[in-house]
Amino acid sequence: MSEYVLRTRDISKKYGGAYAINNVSIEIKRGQIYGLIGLNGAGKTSFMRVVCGLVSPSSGELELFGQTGEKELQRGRRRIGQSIETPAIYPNLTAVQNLEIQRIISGVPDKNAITKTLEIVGLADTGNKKAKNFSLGMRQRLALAIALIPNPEFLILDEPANGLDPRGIIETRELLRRLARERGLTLLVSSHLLDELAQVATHYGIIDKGRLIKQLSADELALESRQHIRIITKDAAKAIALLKENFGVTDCQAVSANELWVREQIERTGEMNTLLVRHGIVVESIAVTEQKLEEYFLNLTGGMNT
Ligand SMILES: Nc1ncnc2c1ncn2[C@@H]1O[C@H](COP(=O)(O)OP(=O)(O)OP(=O)(O)O)[C@@H](O)[C@H]1O
Repeated sequence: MSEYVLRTRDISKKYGGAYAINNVSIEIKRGQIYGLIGLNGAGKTSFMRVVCGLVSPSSGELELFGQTGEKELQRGRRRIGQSIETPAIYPNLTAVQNLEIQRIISGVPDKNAITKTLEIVGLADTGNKKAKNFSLGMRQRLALAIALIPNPEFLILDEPANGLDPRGIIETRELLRRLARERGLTLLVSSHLLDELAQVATHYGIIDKGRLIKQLSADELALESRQHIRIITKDAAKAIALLKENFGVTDCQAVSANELWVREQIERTGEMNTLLVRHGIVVESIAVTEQKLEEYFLNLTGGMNT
């Protein structure tokens, strides 16, 4: 059994002349919760649609559960649950009735699957309430329950927290964690907010204008966004040279012409200030700060969310 649930190599999808995704290579191992992060229009949905076989890629290779080839991919896709396409929720039916339809469509013999699934998504007590009277959060959870009925091994969720209030977002996070823990599911979850997936994702892929610009684990992300000294000065390049020479720092980087970050020796801020000033460098500000995840993401993608 392959340890990889999904592997893509240089997958591209073009619409007309424009790339929706451009040479994306992603690897997701069994049991991971993989957060695919990108601004609106970055290509997240297009990537997920290709993986689920809802559209064909323009080029590149796809492997599911260690298998390639059309027939094998089709078989692999039966092991995937997804919420990319708006699922058919029948508004005049209850949660149980909606799931019963899905159970029959998916050919699941076990009738208990319905109660078990409603329990896991927290909709077990909705009784005779019809889906049309559900809140947005409840509808999202019903959509998730529909995706879970065939008992998939790999769950692909497109912006599952979209439109939810903060409580709904936290509940979704807990639910995803539970699915990974209790059902051993592998998850691919997209969001345009890194903060939203923080604490739940074990791995991240950051996508920008169709390209995967960074892939890293939660531990690596924590390391990259850890505490650092942020120095604002008109001469970042000269300041870096001085700090390297006098303090022996190596993890020191100009994030713009006027700003640099030092990720070591954060207790020596005062000494660094003295050194720079002594060499005629105007230090407008020097402080220890922690980079917010959202800020880290925007720095990478170089843009504000729209
Ligand atoms: N069917 C299509 N025809 C033409 N262009 C498309 C189609 N689907 C997506 N695109 C384009 O591909 C690019 C990526 O879109 P995609 O929906 O994959 O991004 P996204 O990251 O999921 O964003 P959002 O969160 O806004 O859905 C966009 O420029 C979009 O306009």
